[in-house]
Amino acid sequence: MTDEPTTTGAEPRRLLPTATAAQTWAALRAEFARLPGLSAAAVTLLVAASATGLVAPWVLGRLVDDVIAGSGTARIVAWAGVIAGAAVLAGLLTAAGAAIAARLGETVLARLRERVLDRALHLPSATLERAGTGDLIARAGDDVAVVTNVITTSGPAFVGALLSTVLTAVGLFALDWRLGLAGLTAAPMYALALRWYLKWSVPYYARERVATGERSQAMAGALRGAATVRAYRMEDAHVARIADRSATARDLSLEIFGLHTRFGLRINRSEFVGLAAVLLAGFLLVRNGLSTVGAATSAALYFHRLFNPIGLLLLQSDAVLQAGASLARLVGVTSLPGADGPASVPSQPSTTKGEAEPAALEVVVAQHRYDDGPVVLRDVQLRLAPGERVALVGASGAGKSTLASIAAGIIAPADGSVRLRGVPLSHLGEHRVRREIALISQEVHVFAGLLRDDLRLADPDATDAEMTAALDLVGATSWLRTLPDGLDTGVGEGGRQLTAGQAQQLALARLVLADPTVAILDEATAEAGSAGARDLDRAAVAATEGRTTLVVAHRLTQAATADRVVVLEHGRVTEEGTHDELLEAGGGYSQLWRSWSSADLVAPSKPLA
Ligand SMILES: Nc1ncnc2c1ncn2[C@@H]1O[C@H](COP(=O)(O)OP(=O)(O)OP(=O)(O)O)[C@@H](O)[C@H]1O
Repeated sequence: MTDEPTTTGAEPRRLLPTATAAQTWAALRAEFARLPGLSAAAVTLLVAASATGLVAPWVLGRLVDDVIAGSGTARIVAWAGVIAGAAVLAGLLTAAGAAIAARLGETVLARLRERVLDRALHLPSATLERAGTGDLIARAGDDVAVVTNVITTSGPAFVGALLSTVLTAVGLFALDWRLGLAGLTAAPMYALALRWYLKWSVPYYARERVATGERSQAMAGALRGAATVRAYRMEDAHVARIADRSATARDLSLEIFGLHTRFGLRINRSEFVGLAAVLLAGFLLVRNGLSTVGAATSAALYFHRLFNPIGLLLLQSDAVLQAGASLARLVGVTSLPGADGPASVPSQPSTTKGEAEPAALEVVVAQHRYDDGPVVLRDVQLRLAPGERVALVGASGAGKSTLASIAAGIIAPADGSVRLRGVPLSHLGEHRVRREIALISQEVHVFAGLLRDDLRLADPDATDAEMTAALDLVGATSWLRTLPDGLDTGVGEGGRQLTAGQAQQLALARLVLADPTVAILDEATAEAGSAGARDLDRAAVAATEGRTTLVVAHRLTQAATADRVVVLEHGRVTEEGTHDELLEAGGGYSQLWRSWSSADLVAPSKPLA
């Protein structure tokens, strides 16, 4: 092996935890303990199958001794009958054991998968926001696939091989400890062979995965853009690129094949040394009258019997190690705390000393930055009175969305706090916060399924009348009427595609059904046409009527209709007051308004910078 394996580079920072080996084992044990009958049956059958496999070599040894002692044919036939019976029994037990072990593995895996998904979907939004969804999707997808593959394909065989190896080694020592020790001389060679294999196989497999991924990507890219490829006569270049990627993947597969061959050679060498040692020890023991030819024969057969299980264990070791690593990442997710915080939720709003009425929502951010990035918010204090409508205005990148996410409890400020009627959000627990504060962010998602189900995400008990009323309130009745099956129409992927404006209305209708006390709107409806934008503004006002509302103003008309306007510049509050007060003050906001409203005569829904 001359070429050095490429390292895969620094791993991206993982914010979701990975369980330790001890935690992973504990989680696995707990899962198996929940299925005591199935676990006991699998272990019993697999142990019995391996033990029955020991009968034939032992009987063959006895048979050799009997032949030497000149026993009659009847005895030999009887031994042959025992061997045949043991072989049939071992076959039956192995088949039954493997079937039950597979069922056990599948059940444990299914439960683990459910727990990972359950935990992932209930993760506190702050954790999810910090970790990003990529890692979670990789765990719920790739890691589950790796573990599934091992559990369903090589898992039962691996466990069977492990048991066979242990029991055969015990049998070898039970036969004669000196013969057992002779067999052990192969152990260091096996260990060295394994170390050599793992050193090369892990980086090789990683490179192979990258290479096959690139090959698929090159092919998919060329096929997806087939029309463009043809239009620009780039067929040859694309075929050449695919051929190049294929050649890389093929060469790596061949090198891995060569790696296996060389590993096989090393295993064969270990087997040779071990078997030779057992035979030599047997010869010496028999010559000195310390053992019988039969016992030495059985020992040699036992050792020979180890070839297959040890080979299997060694060849599968990398897959099992990878599955172990994936399992640790899955168990890491399941050990995360749930979405609910401390149970003690103060029933009465607490008032800060000296204040007549507690703010419905109070956001104090001394400073906020994303990880090690620059400071994006500094010295921001935002108090929203009950039912008040506040608009956040500022240029792109000023920190409006960040402040909105902090106010909604989606991300925690690096240094600061958010209080709902005087109670810190951290004391309320995720469920309560989600019930009280709703955020409509810039990415409005229409879930694939019936319109009814999409609405019921906000309130599972909503009646048809309530859903229709909510859609009516946000001005969606006109398109609701055009749907062939009304609330039972399929929407989203695979169903009726909603326009950006309709998706926004759906999100607002969900907000009405969820009925939170605080609404935070960061919807960018600028892509809607001017009439559509005005409709959405009206819909947003109707949906948030009576609620304490923070609106990230993507158009200044949203600010003009708010009770108060807060202007953010480079993460700081530079102006604050009613629309009229700020116009009178003649600051940045009034300039912005003047230039915007004069341009607005031409394009009334022009988005803010
Ligand atoms: N998840 C994130 N990770 C790192 N930096 C971020 C993240 N989200 C926003 N930022 C940065 O924080 C700063 C403020 O962004 P933010 O989205 O809050 O501004 P904004 O005023 O809402 O802008 P826009 O109107 O364009 O959405 C920007 O410099 C942005 O690059």
